[in-house]
Amino acid sequence: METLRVALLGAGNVGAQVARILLEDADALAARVGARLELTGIAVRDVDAPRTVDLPRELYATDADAVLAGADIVVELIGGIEPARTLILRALAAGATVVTGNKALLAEHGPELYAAAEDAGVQLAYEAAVAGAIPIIRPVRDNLAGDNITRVLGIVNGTTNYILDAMDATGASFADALADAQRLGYAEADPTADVEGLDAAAKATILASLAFHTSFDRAHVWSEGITAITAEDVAAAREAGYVIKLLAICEAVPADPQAPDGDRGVAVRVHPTLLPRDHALASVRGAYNAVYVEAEYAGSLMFYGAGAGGVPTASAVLGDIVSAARRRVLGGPGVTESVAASVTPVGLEAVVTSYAIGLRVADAPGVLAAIAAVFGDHGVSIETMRQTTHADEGGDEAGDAELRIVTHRALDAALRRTVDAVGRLDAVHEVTSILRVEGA
Ligand SMILES: NC(=O)c1ccc[n+]([C@@H]2O[C@H](COP(=O)([O-])OP(=O)(O)OC[C@H]3O[C@@H](n4cnc5c(N)ncnc54)[C@H](O)[C@@H]3O)[C@@H](O)[C@H]2O)c1
Ligand SMILES: N[C@@H](CCO)C(=O)O
Ligand code: NA
Repeated sequence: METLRVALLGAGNVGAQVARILLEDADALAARVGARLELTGIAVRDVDAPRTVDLPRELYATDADAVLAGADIVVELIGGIEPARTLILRALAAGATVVTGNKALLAEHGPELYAAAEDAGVQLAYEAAVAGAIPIIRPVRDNLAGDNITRVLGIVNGTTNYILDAMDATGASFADALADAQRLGYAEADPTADVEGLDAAAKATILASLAFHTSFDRAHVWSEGITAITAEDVAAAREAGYVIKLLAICEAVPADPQAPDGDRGVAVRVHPTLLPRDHALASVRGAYNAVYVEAEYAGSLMFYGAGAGGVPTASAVLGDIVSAARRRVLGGPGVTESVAASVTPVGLEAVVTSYAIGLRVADAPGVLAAIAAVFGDHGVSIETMRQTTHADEGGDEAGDAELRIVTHRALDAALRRTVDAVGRLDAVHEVTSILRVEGA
């Protein structure tokens, strides 16, 4: 039987599990591939560092270039931009198939890497980069290649879903739920990329590119994290029949909002979103991920499962390794990225959505009428308005009322102008929250 040489870069959470499974399941994998997968080396920063997975010490080496030399398949699991980018380019140029889970790198340098793979006539596979173990890259790129995707809605970050779910289930504050997520090992010591929406934005960039056959750039993606979400926002959403989720949304919209029947563009955004509690994505609890895809012929599809974790993510990496290995056995470079459509990236202002707005206002005659008039002047229609008064409590100014307004759908730009104008009214003391609503 032929042998294919597999080089691994990085032995962290995911890399160590990939190595373990390559060794433990070697016979079964060989039977599936039609060739043996020989793990030839693992590039690490420190050969003697303490490790949670016991692997043969002679596999470790600190010279990544030496590890990838002569490999048929190079698996990059060190993360970050450099040296990952340079090592992948080197591996591709040398004719190796590359498997990676590095969404940050693909969101920033995807086109350069895809072009390098195409030039070398080899495959670059990255199922683990979006929603961990959940098969989503290949379904969108291959299974749905004959359909027309119109919208993708995803919960693609486990840490933030865990935090928002805990806030919804227990009434916890953001800070307490984050501390809990860190204690349980979901959130990193530095949780910035997760809670600021940057990790989800990188995944949204990748999903939009595949779904719309266009080369999207991270700079095209509007992103907003969950750090400003309060226990009051969550409670008000719950009372109104919604749950707050951090969603990555990629959708076809008119390229010019003034010409609704003209050319189509695509808007890509990540922000906390109010979802009706009976929406399929509302039931995604804890650190789980799910991606909801709407396509012209397939209808609505949902992909659900573990979006993070060393062992589940290793499943996606191994799937890519086996598929790439089979292709090397059978010959041919495999699938390349399709950018045939080249639709126009459109900014958030052109998206049609609705807002849930929290206001702290003076509880006095004529205030509601004045606020409603501002909405009317901007052509934005109010769907519901709830008022709570809690004079003299919780440090609020005596006589203040809390208003929660949900609008009908309108252009994001018009909604933003409306909120700005409402915020300038004397009777409005504070805009306490602005959240978008989808899926109603
Ligand atoms: N952990 C997950 O749940 C998950 C899920 C999906 C995708 N990913 C992606 O997979 C990749 C790896 O994630 P992880 O969680 O295993 O990270 P990790 O931090 O646990 O592991 C990375 C390892 O690479 C090592 N490393 C860094 N630079 C190196 C270098 N120059 N040479 C050799 N080793 C080096 C680090 O010491 C560390 O052990 C990242 O791109 C991540 O975004 C992770
Ligand atoms: N930090 C990511 C890991 C998977 O990319 C998450 O919380 O989902
Ligand atoms: Na995946």
